[in-house]
Amino acid sequence: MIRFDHVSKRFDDGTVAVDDFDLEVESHRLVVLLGSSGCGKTTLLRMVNRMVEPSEGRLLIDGVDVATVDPVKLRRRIGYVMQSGGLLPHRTVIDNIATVPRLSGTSRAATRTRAMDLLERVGLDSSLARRYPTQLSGGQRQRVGVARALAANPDILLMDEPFGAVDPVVRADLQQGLLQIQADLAKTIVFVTHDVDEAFLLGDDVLVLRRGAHVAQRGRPDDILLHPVDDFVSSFIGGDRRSLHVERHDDHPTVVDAGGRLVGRLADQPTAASHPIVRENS
Ligand SMILES: Nc1ncnc2c1ncn2[C@@H]1O[C@H](COP(=O)(O)OP(=O)(O)OP(=O)(O)O)[C@@H](O)[C@H]1O
Repeated sequence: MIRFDHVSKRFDDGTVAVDDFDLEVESHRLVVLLGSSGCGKTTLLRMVNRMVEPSEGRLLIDGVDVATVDPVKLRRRIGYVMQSGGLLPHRTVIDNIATVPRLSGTSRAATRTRAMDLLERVGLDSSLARRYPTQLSGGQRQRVGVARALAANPDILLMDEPFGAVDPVVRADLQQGLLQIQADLAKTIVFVTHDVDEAFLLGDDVLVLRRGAHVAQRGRPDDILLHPVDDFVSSFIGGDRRSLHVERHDDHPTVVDAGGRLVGRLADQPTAASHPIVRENS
């Protein structure tokens, strides 16, 4: 479990990126932080692996304050996927995936086998293993980024707009890939995006954030879509414009917009069932 215990972050220049943010992310859940640029999403994510230290409050993983854990060791057991992929350009795909397990002392042979398995899991052909990042498409690079984040078999995955830089078709494919990975591996995932459709597709627990990482609304996609708490949320999710409503498709309740486009499937995502989610107003 990840616990943000009333964390705030004021940078040296006085910018308050995060103001008293409080959240528990239960293990094996996928939580989405949704908000527009500059609202503090990345800062929140980076506090989990100590790339940013909170000015106030604490961050706990399974009850342990991360401030007491060596940052290098901490980062080796938390997967992190960035929008840019963050791959090392001078290393092959296979070596990029293998970097963290090798640093952690896993044998070369075992690391290689695992890296090849991960390539397959993220939907890449093994023939790409010897390529360099510049020899891949943007979508392939992001898949390698996901494989690399999974390589040390972390319990936690932090994903910062990981699919933001690819075209919509590739993006949809990557999103489905992540849902499959989550169905198979059940990691604890904190996923950051400013894309409403992406948030509602992936998250069974979505936080809509205002500037300062204030929680405007937290809930399941259907709850937020159909019952936005205020004008800010309504306008941010574009609910008015899109005339969202629920229809049944393939026997699942599904959110559909005015043009008949499927926005997201509701409620029966596996990890949501046993955890009712409360709505919070800021
Ligand atoms: N190192 C820093 N020094 C000063 N201000 C910073 C620093 N890093 C971030 N900020 C500021 O903190 C606020 C939140 O930034 P953050 O990157 O967390 O937002 P975000 O929601 O992730 O935005 P984006 O989607 O554009 O990445 C912004 O006003 C940003 O300019």
